[in-house]
Amino acid sequence: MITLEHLEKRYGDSYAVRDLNITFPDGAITALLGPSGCGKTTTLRMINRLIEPSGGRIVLNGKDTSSLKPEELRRGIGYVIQQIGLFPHLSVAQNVATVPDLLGRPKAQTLARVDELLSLVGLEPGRFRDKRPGELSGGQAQRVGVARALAADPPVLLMDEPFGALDPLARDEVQERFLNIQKALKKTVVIVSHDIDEALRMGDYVALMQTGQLAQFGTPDDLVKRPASEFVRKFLGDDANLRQLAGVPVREFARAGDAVGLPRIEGDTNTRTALALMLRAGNEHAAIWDGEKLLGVVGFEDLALNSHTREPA
Ligand SMILES: Nc1ncnc2c1ncn2[C@@H]1O[C@H](COP(=O)(O)OP(=O)(O)OP(=O)(O)O)[C@@H](O)[C@H]1O
Repeated sequence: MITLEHLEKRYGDSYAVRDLNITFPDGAITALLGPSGCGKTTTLRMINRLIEPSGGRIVLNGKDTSSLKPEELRRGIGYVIQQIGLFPHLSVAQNVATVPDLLGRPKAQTLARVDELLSLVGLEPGRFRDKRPGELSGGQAQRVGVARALAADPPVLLMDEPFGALDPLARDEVQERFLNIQKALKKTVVIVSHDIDEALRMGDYVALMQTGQLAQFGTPDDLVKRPASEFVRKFLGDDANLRQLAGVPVREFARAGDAVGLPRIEGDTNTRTALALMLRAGNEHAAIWDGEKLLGVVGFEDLALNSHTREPA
């Protein structure tokens, strides 16, 4: 668990972060969301002490982080940034192995771990292990960045707009893959984003910041359905409900019903897209299928009225 207590960062007379109190729960993804300049990156970088706070403290698993050596602290914290900074002259495998090598882990163990991680992020080891970063697409490079951050198996992962540079298709894919990885690994993840869709989709929790302070902390459902202030409501926008649907596969809304004659939608389709397909088909109901298996039906009324709560991790 990471707890920020009255955290503060001043630059001259102005505050980048001011009296910030947030608890990031263990084993869950918390999205740190907010408009440009509200202090997200500063906050993230205070957690791994790339920036030293001017006031308040950060407690990680019961320890005040200022009492730890920065190198010692960072050993337990993976860090993924947008410009992933892969070493261009090293192979993909050598890039992923950077931290385990620095920690003096046995070579054979590290090689096996590298292959395991490349598979995990969806890069076939035999094909990608020996490539140079310059030979990778943006999405592939970003996945190597995630593999590298996971290489030393840190319990905490800090991610600063990790998928920001990717085109929407590649971003969707990498996000999905990361969510799948997280289901198995259950890291404590803090992901900085200014992208509302990304935060609602990726976050078990969302911490929305406003000028260096916390505007609201809660599940995506809390923020969308129970905004704590006008700022939160405005920031998420009038289409917040729709945005949230984009993060949920339509199978989760399937219920028993008569599917005869209804347009067919695959269960993995995100619910916002499913809604668009129903509109296009001119039908307020659809049949939800998993390949050849009928999962049930869904109607406009299920999407508009039922509050959908994604179980926090
Ligand atoms: N080294 C610095 N010196 C002076 N002011 C700074 C410094 N770093 C950040 N700031 C200011 O602190 C505030 C918060 O910056 P920060 O980078 O944390 O915001 P952010 O929410 O991550 O923004 P963005 O989404 O645009 O990256 C901004 O007003 C910024 O100008």
